[in-house]
Amino acid sequence: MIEIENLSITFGEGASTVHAVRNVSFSVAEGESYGLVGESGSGKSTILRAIARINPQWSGTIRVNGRYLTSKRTKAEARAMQMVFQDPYGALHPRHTVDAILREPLEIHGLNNRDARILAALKDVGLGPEFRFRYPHQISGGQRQRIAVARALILEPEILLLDEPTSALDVSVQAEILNLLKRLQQDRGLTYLMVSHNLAVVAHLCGRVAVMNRGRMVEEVTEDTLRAHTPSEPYTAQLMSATEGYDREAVRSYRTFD
Ligand SMILES: Nc1ncnc2c1ncn2[C@@H]1O[C@H](COP(=O)(O)OP(=O)(O)OP(=O)(O)O)[C@@H](O)[C@H]1O
Repeated sequence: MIEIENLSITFGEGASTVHAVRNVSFSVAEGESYGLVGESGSGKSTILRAIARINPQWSGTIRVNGRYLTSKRTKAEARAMQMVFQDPYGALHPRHTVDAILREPLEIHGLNNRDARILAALKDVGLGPEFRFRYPHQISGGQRQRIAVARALILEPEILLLDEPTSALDVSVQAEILNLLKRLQQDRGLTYLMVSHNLAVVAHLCGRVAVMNRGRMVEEVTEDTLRAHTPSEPYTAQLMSATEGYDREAVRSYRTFD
C-alpha cells in the first residue's frame, strides 16, 4: 500500500524555483493499479522518483506498507518496490547479457537458485531460454522491455512503479506489454503505480487515475468515468480527446489481445 499526503517537491532556489509537485495526496491499496496522468512537465515522474528515492527531497509524507519513507532507501524496501522505466535500452547495460542483467539483483540481495530464477523470470515475461545470453542490442524493443520487467520482478516485489513503460514502443508492442503487465498483476496480486501522458494506456491497466496539471492533482477519476467520458474537470476532458485522436489504433489493438 502506498499513501501520499500533502506531497510537495521543488527544484532550485529563489527566483528559479520550480514547484514540480504541489500538495498532492492519494493512496494506492494493496493489489490496486493506480495511474498518474498528465502532460509533459505536470510532475508525475517527479512523484514516482520521490517514492523510488531517485529524488530524495520532498515535503509531506510518503508511506509504503505503513512505513514512512526517509530519503535513504533500505535493501528491504528495494526488494519490496521496484521500478520500470520508459526506455528499456537506456535502462539495460549495453555490454551485459540478459543473464548478467537478471543475475545482478539476485547477487546484490543474496538470493540463491540463481539459474533457476533467471529461467523462471524469462518464462514469466514470455521469453524462452534462448534469450539468456543475448545482449540488449540483439533483441527487439518489446523484448527489451520484457527483460526490464523480468529484472524488476526477479526479486519478487509487492509494488511496481511504472514510468511510461510503453511510450518508447511501437503501438502494437505497447498493447503486448500492457497485457503482460495486466496478467502479471492479476497472477501475483501486485500493486502498480503507473505514470503516463496517455490516458488510454493508463485506463487499460488502472482502476483509478489521478489527473495532474502543473504539479497539482486536478481530479481523481475511475475507470467507469473514463469509459463513460464523464470527467468533472474540463482539463481531463481535454486530455481524453487528445489521447483518443492520438491513440485510436492502440485502443483498437488492446481488444485484439484481450
Ligand atoms: N532534477 C530536476 N531539476 C530541476 N527541475 C526539474 C527536475 N526534475 C523535474 N524538474 C521539473 O519539474 C517539473 C515536473 O517534471 P516531471 O518530469 O515530473 O513531469 P512529467 O509530468 O513526468 O513530464 P514528463 O512526462 O515529460 O517527464 C518540470 O517543470 C521539470 O522541468
